[in-house]
Amino acid sequence: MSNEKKQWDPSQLRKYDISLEQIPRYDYCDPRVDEIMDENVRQKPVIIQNSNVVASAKKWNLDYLEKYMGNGDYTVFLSRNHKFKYYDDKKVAKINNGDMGKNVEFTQPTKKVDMKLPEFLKRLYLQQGLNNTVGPEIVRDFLNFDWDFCNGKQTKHNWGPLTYNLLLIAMEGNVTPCHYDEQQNLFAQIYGYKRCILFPPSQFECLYPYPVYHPHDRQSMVDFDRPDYSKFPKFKEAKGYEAVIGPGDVLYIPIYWWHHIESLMRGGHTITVNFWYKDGPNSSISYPLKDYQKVAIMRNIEKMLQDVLKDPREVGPLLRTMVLGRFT
Ligand SMILES: O=C(O)C(=O)C[C@H](CCCc1ccccc1)C(=O)O
Ligand SMILES: [Zn+2]
Repeated sequence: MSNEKKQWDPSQLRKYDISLEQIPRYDYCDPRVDEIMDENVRQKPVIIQNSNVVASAKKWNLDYLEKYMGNGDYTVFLSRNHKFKYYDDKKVAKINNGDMGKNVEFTQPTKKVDMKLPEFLKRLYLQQGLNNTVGPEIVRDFLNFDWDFCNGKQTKHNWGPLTYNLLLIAMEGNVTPCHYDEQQNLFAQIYGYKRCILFPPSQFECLYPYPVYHPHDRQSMVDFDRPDYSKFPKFKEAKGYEAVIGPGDVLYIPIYWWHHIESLMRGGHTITVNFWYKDGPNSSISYPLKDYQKVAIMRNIEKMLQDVLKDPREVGPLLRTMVLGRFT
């Protein structure tokens, strides 16, 4: 790292009050990559270096994409600030047609619009599934990704099917706030630098996810820029992992791991393609259960209670009645 020209400067990272340690980096052919990814052993994040996963996209930059992305419409998110908090449209609809009672409302933090790429110059974040709306050159580059490598990981770690490749084009400084996904993720950085902060599923109680019925399901309620320690006292105990990834790096984000992603300030646009895989069939339940399986169990309990109680304000009190003083 010493002789390489530093591609970024710590002043480009946002300042958070969180204890963080570095995510390890290994060459793609280093056996430690699979040891770390192995779900029976550790299933921890790791940065896979010098693979050819997206080598065919090395030439991608905004001009190239603008030239070859065709003039299709792309899904772009607009935000009033640097944060792009994801929300589930279907859950917004349920609230708006009163499924959660009439006292629950939701204001969308970002606006989702379809627009042509050339309009994409303001405070925007393009997040588009790679499909046939893109031009033939982009399709060719996509087909030339190193699929053997990805399929190899899918097989070796018995993941389920590939569900999605999201093309992410972010403006400098954009932040995707901390959330988890229910998919395995090979996060391939193509252009520019992104800082990633990850937490294991065991830190559920430090990160205070929204209720499952909420449009921000799976997102942390803690605002990392201004944490409210009176509402979220355990956030002080959160211990994370971080890394800055650049072109050619592939970050493995294990299923259910929390992640906060930011495009470096004053670093220009960033381009990423992710590879989301469903989790594999649980060959057999083995004890003790993994932390992420406990998160899945909590999600199912919340869903059942929500379905049967209807009013989300009754879920908390019923759980408190059931637990407080009884399961000490
Ligand atoms: O690849 C991942 O999982 C990320 O979180 C990458 C993230 C954008 C993802 C937006 C999003 C979040 C939740 C649901 C659907 C879409 C970024 O790179 O800014
Ligand atoms: Zn995610």
